Amino acid sequence: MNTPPHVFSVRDLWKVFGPKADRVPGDAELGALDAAELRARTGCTAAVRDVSFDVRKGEVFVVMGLSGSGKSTLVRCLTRLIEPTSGEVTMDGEDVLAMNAGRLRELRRHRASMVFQHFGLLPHRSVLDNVAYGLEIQGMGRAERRERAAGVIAKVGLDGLESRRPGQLSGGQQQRVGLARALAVDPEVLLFDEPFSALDPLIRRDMQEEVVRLHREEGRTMVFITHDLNEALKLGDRIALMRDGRIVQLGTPEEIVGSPADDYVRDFVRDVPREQVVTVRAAMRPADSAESVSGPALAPDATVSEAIEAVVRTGETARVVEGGRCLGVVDHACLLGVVAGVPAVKEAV
Ligand SMILES: Nc1ncnc2c1ncn2[C@@H]1O[C@H](COP(=O)(O)OP(=O)(O)OP(=O)(O)O)[C@@H](O)[C@H]1O
Repeated sequence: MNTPPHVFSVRDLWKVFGPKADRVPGDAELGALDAAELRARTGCTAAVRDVSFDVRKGEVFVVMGLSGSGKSTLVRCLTRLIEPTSGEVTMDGEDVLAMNAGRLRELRRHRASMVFQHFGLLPHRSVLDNVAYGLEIQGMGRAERRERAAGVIAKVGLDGLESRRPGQLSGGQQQRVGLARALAVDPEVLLFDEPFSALDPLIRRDMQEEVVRLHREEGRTMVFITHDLNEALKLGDRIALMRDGRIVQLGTPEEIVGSPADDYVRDFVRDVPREQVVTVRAAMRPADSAESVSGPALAPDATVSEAIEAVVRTGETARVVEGGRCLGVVDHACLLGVVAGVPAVKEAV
């Protein structure tokens, strides 16, 4: 499979806050200190430390970590809402750090829109005018921008509320307006900074489903910050897990949960039901000749949880089938192995 092209590429990125911040990235000794030692020695905070990654076209790239781990700083460096201390950031191959003010403005207005936790809505404007605001800044005429805004409002399920003010909306509705406003400019990338963390759990789930639906329909690249592991697992094609400014693991939800890179990540994901994340491709063992022709068929990206249901329902070993070919099988032992966190036995029996 070809890897899609990269929208953002980030290399050796540092953001250090504090006096004489730019001496920290080049200094191996200072760079190796932990956060408290660095602060004690230099008065500086290294919010992002030597981070490299790519965001692929069309993916939902989640940046996850506890409060203070550097998520917001990292994502703001992508469009230079925060100026990096050192490193490289490119968007579609173009050097973001070399952009002049005009080009940067264009990047933020047209190419990468941000959805914020506190919505950032204009209180005295109607929903329609809030959504049209980004288009107004771009210089689009009134009739055209209102028409475009109305279309996006319908897309996020706010029909009928066009003339309300933000104060007359619930938190979830306000966040839909924030989302619609970001979408209205038809950006290549949507950047979400913990957009749902102020919402109550049920509305939050609705909004997560909204994001999944929009992504499925439009395939737009999304970078999504969250400190919530379940949200990350639900939304992310890939997750970058941050700790103290570094990315400690970058991988699919399945890789993060199924093969944690270190004890920190293992501890982080300890309570995740593995069967809901690990796929049968990872859990299967080779089939013997009889097994490869009978039993329920599952796609390789079916979850172990789905496989358990199929095996229990039919009482048979399930086949993992792709393009008409049997790749392997999952039986009780493989499936229980995932649930118990014990490596599956791969040999055919
Ligand atoms: N302007 C600033 N000046 C000094 N330190 C800062 C500044 N902004 C952020 N920091 C520090 O950088 C570190 C990373 O902050 P950041 O806001 O990126 O973390 P975060 O993971 O997004 O946290 P949260 O989930 O709480 O928003 C923290 O230690 C924070 O205190």
